[in-house]
Parts: sequence; C-alpha cells; structure tokens
Amino acid sequence: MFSSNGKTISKWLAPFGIDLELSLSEQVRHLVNDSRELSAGDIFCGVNGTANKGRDFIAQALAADCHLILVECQHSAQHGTITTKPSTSGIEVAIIEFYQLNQQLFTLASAFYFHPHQQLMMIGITGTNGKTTTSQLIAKLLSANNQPCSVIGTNGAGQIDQLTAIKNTTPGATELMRWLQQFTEQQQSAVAMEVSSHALVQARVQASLFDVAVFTNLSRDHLDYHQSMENYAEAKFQIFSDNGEQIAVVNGDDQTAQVWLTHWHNKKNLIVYGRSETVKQYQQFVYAGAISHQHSGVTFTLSSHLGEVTIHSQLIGDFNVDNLLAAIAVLIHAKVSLSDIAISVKSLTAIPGRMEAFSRHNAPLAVVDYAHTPDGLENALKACRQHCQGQLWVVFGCGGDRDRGKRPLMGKIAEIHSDQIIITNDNPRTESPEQIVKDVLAGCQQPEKINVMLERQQAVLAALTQAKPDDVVLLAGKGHEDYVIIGDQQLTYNERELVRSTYAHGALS
Ligand SMILES: CC(=O)N[C@H]1[C@@H](OP(=O)(O)OP(=O)(O)OC[C@H]2O[C@@H](n3ccc(=O)[nH]c3=O)[C@H](O)[C@@H]2O)O[C@H](CO)[C@@H](O)[C@@H]1O[C@H](C)C(=O)N[C@@H](C)C(=O)N[C@H](CCC(=O)O)C(=O)O
Ligand SMILES: Nc1ncnc2c1ncn2[C@@H]1O[C@H](COP(=O)(O)OP(=O)(O)OP(=O)(O)O)[C@@H](O)[C@H]1O
Repeated sequence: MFSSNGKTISKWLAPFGIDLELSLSEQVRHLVNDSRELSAGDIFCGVNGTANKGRDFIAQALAADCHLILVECQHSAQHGTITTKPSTSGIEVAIIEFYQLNQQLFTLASAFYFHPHQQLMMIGITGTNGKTTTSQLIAKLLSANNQPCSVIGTNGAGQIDQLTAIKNTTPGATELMRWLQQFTEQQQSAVAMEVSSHALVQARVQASLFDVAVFTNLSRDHLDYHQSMENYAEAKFQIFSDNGEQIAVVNGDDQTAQVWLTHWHNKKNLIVYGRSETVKQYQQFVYAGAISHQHSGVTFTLSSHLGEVTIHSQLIGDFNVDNLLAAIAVLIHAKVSLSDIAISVKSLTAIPGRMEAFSRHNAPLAVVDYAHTPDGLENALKACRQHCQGQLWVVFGCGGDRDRGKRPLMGKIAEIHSDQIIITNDNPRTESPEQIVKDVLAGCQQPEKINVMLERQQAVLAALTQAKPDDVVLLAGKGHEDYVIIGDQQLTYNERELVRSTYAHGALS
C-alpha cells in the first residue's frame, strides 16, 4: 500500500494490531474522518463523536468509492475484525473494526503521513484571547527571519498571505497531519498553530506535538462546553508536555499562569513574558518596560535574559504588546537576534480584523476588531481609549445559540469603557435578535448613551457618520469574518470592506 507521496505504508496498521495485506500497487489518497469530505481513494476513519457514530456513515463512504473504512467499535474483542462490502463502482472495500479509534486517531494519522511534525518546529498557541494574533505575528516574524512559517487557526491554514478556510480553529488529527505534510512539501520550517481548548479535550492534538507551547491568558469563554473555569483551565493546561523537551512560553501577568508557575519551580524549558517587573525573576524572560502609545503605534524597551533593545510597532493597544512579547519569546527560542527582532517588528502591519485601524481625513479613526468576549471587548476598548482624543464609540452585539451569560457582562463593559454605544446584530443564529439585545441591556444602566440598531451595516455607517474626527469608533465582534448568520442563513457581510470602501469613496455627512 502506498500513500499519495509514494512512500510505502504497508505496515501502517500493524502497530495497532491489525494485520491487513493490501496490494502494493494500490494508491490511497488521504485519511478523512468526515464522510462529507471523502473523495475516491480516501480512507474513511469513522470515529464516534458526541452526536454521531462513525458506522452511521459507512454507506456514504462506499458511495464515495473510498479505499478502506476504519470504524470505531464498542468492544476491544471486535478490534481488527474485517468484513467487506462493495463500493458504488463494485470494488470490495474492507471495513475494519477499530477499538478506541477516536483516541488513536492522532497516532494513526501521524504514522500515515510519516510524522510530518518531526520536520517542523511546531508552535502551539493556546489561551482565551490572542491566539490568532500571536500565531500570525510568530509566522510573519519567523518568515521575515528566513524561517518560513505557516499558520493553522481561526483565519485558515497555509502561508499567511494565502490562507485556506478550515472548519475548526484546530483541525482534527487527520486534517491536521495532512496540512503538516503539505507544509513539509512546501519547505516550511515552522508552523504556528492555534490550539483550542476543545481540541485539547477531544485529543485532536497531543502535547507532545509541540516543540513550543504558548499560553496567552485565560478569561471567561466557552463555559457552555467546559461548564466551569476550572475545567477550562485544565483543558488549556493539557498543551504542556512533561517530556522535558518542549519549551513553555507563558504570560507571567496572567493569574492562571501564575498558579502554574508556582508548580514549575524547577522547570528549565520556560520563558516567562509580561509587562510586570516580576517576570524578570525567571531565568529566561521577555519584559516590556517604558511603554508609550502614539497614533502610529507603540514603543517599548524590551528586556530579556539576552539583553535589551527598543521596539517600535505599528500595532495598537497593550494586549498587542503582550502578543508581541509572546512572539518575541518564540523568536528568541528560534535563535533570532534581538536586533533582527527589532527590525522585523517595526515593519509588521495589523492582522486583518484584529485591531485593524482605518483612517480618513476629517473622519473618526475606525478600528475593526474580532473582540467577542467580555475580556476581549474590555481590552479592545481600553486599547482604543489610549489612542482617543474625543469620544469613544462602540458598535457590537452578541452571538445567538452560544454562552448567554456573557451578554450582560459585555453590556456593562461597553457602558463603563465607552461614551457612545450602538448595540447591533452579531450572529444571532436561531435566537431572536431582540432577545439577545435585551440580555445585553440587562447589564446596562445608562440608556442615554445607548442606541439599538439591529441591521449591522446601518449601525456601522451611523457610528462613522455621527462620530467626530477626533473620536474613535470600535467595531467589535466581526473582525475578519465575511458573513452574518441570521436564522439558518449565512449572509455576506464584510465589515473591513465596508469601512475601507466607505472611507475610500463614500460620503460621510
Ligand atoms: C462539539 C465539538 O467540538 N465537535 C467537534 C467534534 O465533533 P463531534 O464529536 O460532535 O462529531 P459528531 O457530529 O458526533 O460526528 C462523529 C464523527 O462523524 C463524522 N461525521 C459527522 C456527520 C456526517 O455527516 N459525516 C461524518 O462523517 C464527524 O466528522 C465526526 O468525525 O469533532 C469534530 C472533528 O474533529 C469537530 O469538527 C467538531 O467541531 C464542531 C464542528 C464545532 O463546532 N466545534 C467547536 C465547538 C470547536 O471545536 N471550536 C474550537 C474553537 C473555539 C474557539 O473559538 O476558541 C475549534 O477548535 O474549532
Ligand atoms: N493578548 C490578548 N489579550 C486580551 N485580548 C486580546 C489579546 N489579543 C487580542 N485580544 C482581543 O481579543 C480578540 C480576539 O483576538 P484573537 O483573534 O487574536 O484571539 P483568539 O484567541 O484567536 O480568539 P478566537 O479563537 O476567538 O479567534 C481581538 O480581537 C482583541 O480584541
């Protein structure tokens, strides 16, 4: 049996106790765990999930002319049992019962694709906020320093200027290994990938995958899935491996990280970053001091265990200083000199939809940002305030069919940190938009500064028109997304384009 790149994988299933001889001339394509994505020649891995069982999709896999079917079985005694069924084109396809297929999928996919991660510096970034930004900063900075680095995350997978959309922030093991194999073929030397708490709990990835594990911060999110903050923190902690080789890069200013650090007295492979002097106590540290904010960005003194350098960046807001520090720690680990780091940071531009600022003569500064959690909104507003001479406006909403508890918290935060508020649609999905707004308003006490305008484009244009040139308008929640989900419909909506075209051509009166 041969994989798509021609190397033999005839012994692929032997370590899993499955003795299957397939003809060496047969060509197989990819491992796929979703029947909706199968093509002829693929191997279908029918795992059991939270809602479905893999064997429910055997018929689809046969209809897709797949090469082989692995299907998760209930009992270990069934493991390795092989039956056959004809595919649509009449070929007998082997169906192999596989015990704990879901748990084994990572190892199975790694072996199938010849452990591509071993040829790459694997950088995993986890935390409630900052994963996308930090991963893209790392990729841009490493690539600028002759270490081509791809990304995998919310914005897609691939090289930073040609991302392909993917279903999950952190793909399942089969899709992940396929991407990694592609990156090795493209002569990439590193991958900066976002690691969601869901992926860690569901074993889509293993800690041992990562040469570098970055933790940004922890705040309230995804409680519908994790139930408690303790479970959520434990999920994030799973990114750290105790094999002694992985380097942990953690935010020393974050309370959850501080608890972990107290247990890590003797941990050698550790870089602690932050904006508090306390991070300097660690053997390896990255610290930002003397931070100053200008219209053109931020300037700070970077101190580290290797020395000091002045950093200027066009990015705005203190949390971007944190994201830069995390990225700089990774670059230091990758042996990039401090002076080269300073040069490459200077030419970095904002990541699309992440505190991306748009300006026009005689119009307010508009900042498009993906903030959609209470903490994210608060940080984005605080960052905008640092750059605001007049009034601070915010246009935001909350998603439907998701964590309802955060809605009044976001209302309250908007009220505390801004002068003018327009509450609008985010992705209401199947919930009533009016009810979502009511939930947001439950956290508010100053109706005089709040307007409700459900149609999002109208809300954005109203804010840009009514705000004064020295005001700042934060458009929070959509970021890079190019749609709004209302009911079951995904409608085209691109906030970055809306602002760009309004500022390029539109009349603001
Ligand atoms: C709740 C959850 O996390 N579900 C994830 C989980 O699916 P599941 O176990 O529920 O799958 P299932 O529906 O029971 O189906 C079982 C198996 O049958 C397959 N299937 C299913 C239907 C079908 O027609 N054919 C088929 O083959 C599925 O691909 C799956 O392998 O495993 C799948 C494969 O890895 C994931 O794609 C899926 O993510 C769903 C789509 C999702 O929306 N997850 C969100 C909550 C998530 O993971 N988000 C994080 C980012 C969070 C953040 O914003 O930070 C992420 O990493 O994306
Ligand atoms: N280090 C940070 N700390 C706090 N907030 C941040 C940080 N970095 C970015 N943010 C804010 O959080 C929002 C989400 O940022 P980003 O997309 O980088 O995080 P994320 O962890 O990838 O989130 P998601 O998985 O939801 O995309 C940003 O739009 C910004 O407002």
